Amino acid sequence: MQIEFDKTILERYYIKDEVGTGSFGKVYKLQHLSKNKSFALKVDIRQKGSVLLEAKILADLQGGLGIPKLYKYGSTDQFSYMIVELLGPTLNKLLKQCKGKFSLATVVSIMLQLITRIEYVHKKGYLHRDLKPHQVLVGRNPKMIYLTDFGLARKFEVNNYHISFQNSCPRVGNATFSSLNNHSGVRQSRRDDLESIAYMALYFLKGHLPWQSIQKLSSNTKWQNIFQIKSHINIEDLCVGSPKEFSILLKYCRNLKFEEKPDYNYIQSLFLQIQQRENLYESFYDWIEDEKSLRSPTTICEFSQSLSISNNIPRCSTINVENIAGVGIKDEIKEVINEKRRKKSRAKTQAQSIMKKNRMRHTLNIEAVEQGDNQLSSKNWFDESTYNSLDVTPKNIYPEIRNRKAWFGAVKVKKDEDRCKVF
Ligand SMILES: Nc1ncnc2c1ncn2[C@@H]1O[C@H](COP(=O)(O)OP(=O)(O)OP(=O)(O)O)[C@@H](O)[C@H]1O
Repeated sequence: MQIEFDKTILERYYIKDEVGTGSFGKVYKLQHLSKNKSFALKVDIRQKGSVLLEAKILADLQGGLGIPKLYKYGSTDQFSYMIVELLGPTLNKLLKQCKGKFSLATVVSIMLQLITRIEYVHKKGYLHRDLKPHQVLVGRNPKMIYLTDFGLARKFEVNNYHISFQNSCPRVGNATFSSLNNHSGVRQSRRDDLESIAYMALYFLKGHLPWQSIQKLSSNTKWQNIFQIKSHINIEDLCVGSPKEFSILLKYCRNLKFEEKPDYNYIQSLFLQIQQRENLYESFYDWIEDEKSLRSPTTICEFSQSLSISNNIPRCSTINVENIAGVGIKDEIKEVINEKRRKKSRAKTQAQSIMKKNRMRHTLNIEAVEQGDNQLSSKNWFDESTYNSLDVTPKNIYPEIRNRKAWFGAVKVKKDEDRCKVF
């Protein structure tokens, strides 16, 4: 594909690199001539390509968190284009970088953001209709998840009226992450975006979906074969090896009615439950954390200093961890780091998820906070007198919260008559 770029677009910019390829064009990195600023230029080889419609939808969605900024769009004699915020790699690329799977902590962190993104898009009256890992990119901040490619997005609500139910519709989007309804020709609604997200969660965790081995067939056969497997596989079998919330989510999405508004808070709470139960980091991304723990301190000495375990490891300044073959020290150190992190974050995660929960109008249930503490099992409220009467105080359970003041500070406890509320 040869594109002659018009001066009206490139007046003040020059094209640096190609950053992606789509069905009808390419995405380039665009550099401003004088300012030190980069953008992404998405070009559609058709003069009135879908990129124009996409730009209009993106214009409607501007201002949302994790929605790329739109700078300019238009068409020339040859092609149509839009200039948007330059983002980082897609989750698909990051998945490959992370050896084909994400940790549970990462999947949960991604999902919590992704659900917020799709809730925003739905609030604006749009369905995405083509969700897949290629459409989810990280930003310059690699912890920020962006939703992109609104080329197939459509309104589901016009003048406050929901679009009508229809079947025998053409299939839209991609087969792998498509909902069962889309496979069988039922018009898409909000539930279908969420079903795609549920498949994405499973894909990120397992690295593979059972119907992904049949990619090489022609488009029509591929859709049909994927549908065969997707519709026949038992949800429990599909989700085997993942926390029960994954199957709960998929069942929930498949049971939503055509016009029904999904309960986004409920879906978020499923992932928060996993985070809390498994003591996961609240915001953990394999592509950042793994990289850091393996890359930054390169010598044993640096590792030992950073971990205060210098007594166990001979002092030296030149041995590269990579070079100590067969000792397994890198793994050992990595495990120590992870253990240290796990301990450190446990109290914080607990406190933060309580605050989050409360934002969702839940109250603090002491059993949730002090799991395993028999003395508290009969109490529903955590108050100051409870704290004082404890032999086993939160500080014993969570040594990181060193004293009573810090505990109350961490969970922001406030008196409410004879009880305390956490908020
Ligand atoms: N804003 C951006 N910044 C950086 N890279 C981007 C950006 N937008 C898209 N890309 C890259 O370009 C690729 C193609 O973009 P996009 O998915 O929007 O095109 P498309 O033509 O709609 O693709 P398809 O039809 O295959 O879904 C993406 O997978 C991504 O790698």
